[in-house]
Amino acid sequence: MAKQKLDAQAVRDALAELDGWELQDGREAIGKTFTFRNFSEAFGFMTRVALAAEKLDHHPEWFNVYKTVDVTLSTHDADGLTELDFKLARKMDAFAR
Ligand SMILES: C[C@H](O)[C@H](O)[C@H]1CNC2=NC(N)=NC(=O)C2=N1
Repeated sequence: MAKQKLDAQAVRDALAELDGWELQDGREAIGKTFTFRNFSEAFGFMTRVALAAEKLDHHPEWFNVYKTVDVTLSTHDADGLTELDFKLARKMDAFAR
């Protein structure tokens, strides 16, 4: 049931396990800004995430300027947050280490 919308308590529990991710204003989505040493590291991160996102068939909304990557995760098909968003968030945190 990866694409089942999580209720508010489940979202709070999942968020508590993560570092630096926050609920977005006015939208059921989580976001985080990743900052790297330079563009090459930022883009390397995005490349790894892109391959993982394809495998999961779950894709980030993101915005890159030089060495920062602003990420928003939400499940459009469920109009909210699902396990897939938290799975991708954990992968992103692992790739950014
Ligand atoms: C057809 C395809 O499986 C869907 O459109 C997938 C693709 N990637 C997706 N990514 C995200 N973030 N949410 C979705 O609902 C979603 N749906």
